[in-house]
Amino acid sequence: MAVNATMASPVADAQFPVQAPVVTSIVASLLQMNGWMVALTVLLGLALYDQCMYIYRKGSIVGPAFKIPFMGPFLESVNPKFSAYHAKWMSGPLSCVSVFHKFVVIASTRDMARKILNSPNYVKPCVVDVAHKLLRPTNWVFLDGKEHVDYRKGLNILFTHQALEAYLPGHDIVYDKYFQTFVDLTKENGEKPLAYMPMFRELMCALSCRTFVGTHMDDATVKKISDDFYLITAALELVNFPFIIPFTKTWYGKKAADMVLDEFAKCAAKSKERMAAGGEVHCIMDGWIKSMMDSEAYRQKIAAGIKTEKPNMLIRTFTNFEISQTIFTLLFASQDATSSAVTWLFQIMADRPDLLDKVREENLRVRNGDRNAPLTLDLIDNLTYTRAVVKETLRYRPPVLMVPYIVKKDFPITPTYTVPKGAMVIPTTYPSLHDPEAYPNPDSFEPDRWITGDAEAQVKNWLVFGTGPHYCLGQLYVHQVLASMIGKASMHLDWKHKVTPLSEEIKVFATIFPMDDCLLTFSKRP
Ligand code: HEM
Repeated sequence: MAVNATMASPVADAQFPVQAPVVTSIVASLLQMNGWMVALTVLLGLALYDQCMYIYRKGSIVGPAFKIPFMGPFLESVNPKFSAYHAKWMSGPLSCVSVFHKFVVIASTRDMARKILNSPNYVKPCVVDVAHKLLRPTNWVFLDGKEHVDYRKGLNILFTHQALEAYLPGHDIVYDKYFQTFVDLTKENGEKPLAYMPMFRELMCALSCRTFVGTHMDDATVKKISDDFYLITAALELVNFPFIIPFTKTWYGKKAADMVLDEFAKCAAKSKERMAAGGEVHCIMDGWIKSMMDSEAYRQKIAAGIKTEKPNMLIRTFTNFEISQTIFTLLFASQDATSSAVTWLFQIMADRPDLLDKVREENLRVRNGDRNAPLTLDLIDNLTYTRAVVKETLRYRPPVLMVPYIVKKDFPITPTYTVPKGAMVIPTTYPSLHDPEAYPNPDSFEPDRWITGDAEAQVKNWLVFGTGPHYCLGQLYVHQVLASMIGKASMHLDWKHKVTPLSEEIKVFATIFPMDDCLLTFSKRP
């Protein structure tokens, strides 16, 4: 009655029977409202619904008591701060936020992270929201279950230890070119330090393009992709505005992605021609297309009743655009993460000349005193100390802090909490890689922990490359590239780091970089 008394109008009372007084009064009030009042009421209703849903989904886990209506902490996610992430991880094993339409659960302990990554029945990768738009929804990385496993088998053979050897001569050429550029840049800048993070990004893009598409792409296109890739990275916020608005970061990112897809499709056409003519495999695209052609030849022979040896892997034939999409995922997955790792690696080596001396000594020894010896698989395999430096860099500054997944069906992650279907769930890597029980003095850079310590035995904590069915396809390649690059640099270059108060601070730009973008000078070693 009290509600009636305040809400109902005399007109309404006259028009509706007394048996439904509440409904009567609401409808009556709406009838009396003008357009603005109706809009405001609907908005308030939606805000209330949004707030109630947040509180309901949050349940027993840590998170703000209320969310900022609708957008939640969207502005924070546009400019993410490592310290804010860190505080969130420390707030509890499971914590949450809600941004726009998305409810996000962050899992910060090793065991929670592993549980998510190993629960393909409940979750599948979603990369970040905008990835569907950039990579296209039909992209293989969004496949799930058996379909994903089958697709991935066809790619695994391109990343075996042996397969990777074919790409090494191309790497030598890229290193030579960029090391010379680094020295020239320092000279042109009057021997004053320059921010090398952008240069390392360009180097890694060039290296990836050579590995993935070899000489099917010219240098100018590689440079264009490397420049424009920045726009793709800038679009990769954890949660985006639900649609692409012209002239925003996501819009520029999508345009850049379309350009890259177009270029890779042209490479696929060239690679198909070369492989059909019996050419040698020089890059991952060649290897994959050869595998398609071998599979097709086998099928045709079998259909014709001719006995023949079955290839290692039988795959279907993909269109140029499908090939382009897949090669783009490789670049997408590698570009930011490898650029991050290389930036920290060069910075740390400059800051720790004692460790760089050991890397130099080992590289010269393994090359039998000839610093110009070409890169081989054997040579890289024998770089025990250099490889420990690489592992420690990846542990100390893991490029990928978080791996977003989407919940396919209600996921009872603990006995007391179920992550609701449709939520984003994010396992983190940093806390387990800085867990003092697994890695004593976790904030100290100690490569020896991989040689004389027991870091190698802490397999459960080693989440740098994820785990489970979607673990990183490129991890072997990453170790090979980082060890060979720093080893070769140690043979031919001297470099100095201008340490600033921001050098050890972490900037989050899809992956992580030193906040001052790594100020270096390079010179040739005599
Ligand atoms: C330092 C460099 C890198 C780091 C730290 C890194 C890390 C990761 C992580 C954390 C994941 C998610 C794994 C999971 O969901 O369990 C991943 C997936 C992936 N990575 Fe990497 N990655 C690096 C470089 C590369 C490179 C160079 C390539 C390709 C050549 C690559 C290709 C992929 C692919 C294709 C996936 C998705 C695999 C799938 O869904 O089956 N990554 N990576």
